[in-house]
Amino acid sequence: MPAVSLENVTKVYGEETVALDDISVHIPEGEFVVVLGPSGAGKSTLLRVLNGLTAPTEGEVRIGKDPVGGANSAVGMVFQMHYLIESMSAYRNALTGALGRTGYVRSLFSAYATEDKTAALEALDTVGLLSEAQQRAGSMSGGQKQRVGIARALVQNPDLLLADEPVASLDPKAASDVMGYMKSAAKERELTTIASLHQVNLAREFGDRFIGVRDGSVVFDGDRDALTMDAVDDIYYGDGGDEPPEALAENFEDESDEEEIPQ
Ligand SMILES: Nc1ncnc2c1ncn2[C@@H]1O[C@H](COP(=O)(O)OP(=O)(O)OP(=O)(O)O)[C@@H](O)[C@H]1O
Repeated sequence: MPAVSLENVTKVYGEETVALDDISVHIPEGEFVVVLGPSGAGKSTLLRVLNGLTAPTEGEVRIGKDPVGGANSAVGMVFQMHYLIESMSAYRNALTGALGRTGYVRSLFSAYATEDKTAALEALDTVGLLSEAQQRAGSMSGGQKQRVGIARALVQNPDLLLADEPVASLDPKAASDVMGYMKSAAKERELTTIASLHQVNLAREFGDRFIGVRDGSVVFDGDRDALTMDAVDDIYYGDGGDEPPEALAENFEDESDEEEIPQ
């Protein structure tokens, strides 16, 4: 049984914005999948139907054998914006991942179970921040904050980890570090992971499998070897779409050269 399956999933916003158009995808347990595609392709919507925040207009989404319906604690989320509580330590932020088990009131009294505290420290260790556990989140770098966000999602003990452009606001070095930690966390825990990314180089480095989405449809589904430059161009620009700048550059003539420049 696949860890994640989407069967003929369509999502239409309002009257006519087809964000997902009859998508069927099956993802086995433990796979690290990267979703690629141009802006507006439907990547976020795909992640949102998986975490239950958006209901598909048609089709079925399952995590394991359970249909997704409503927000789902079996799904851990890492966002572009980390949404940490800046005044709290990395440890306390990671612990909030256990809120679903502890309940809000008990959390106010810091009445977390020892296993949740252990899970928070283990998750911080997984993302290389155990020695910074006591540091206030607000004083951490963007990359460290994102790693705390990953730790918080791990503490949830999810069946599926979703990351919506998790490194979009980081510099290349921090982005690569964060992706590295996310990948090793996923492998260590055999956690099925789906991340949307805009950086093709990072996607190639860390993904096991790549799903290319354009205009709400899956236009590519393959491994690293299949993700050639031509395949990337097709995902972003389409067969019949505008030519990418690199392709245009080969034969590009600037016709304005021939015009007389007014004195
Ligand atoms: N809540 C919404 N209401 C109406 N239309 C929406 C909503 N969310 C997304 N859309 C539309 O659905 C389509 C897919 O959007 P989505 O955000 O899933 O794309 P994306 O690939 O994640 O884009 P980006 O890379 O820019 O984040 C777009 O046309 C978008 O305008």
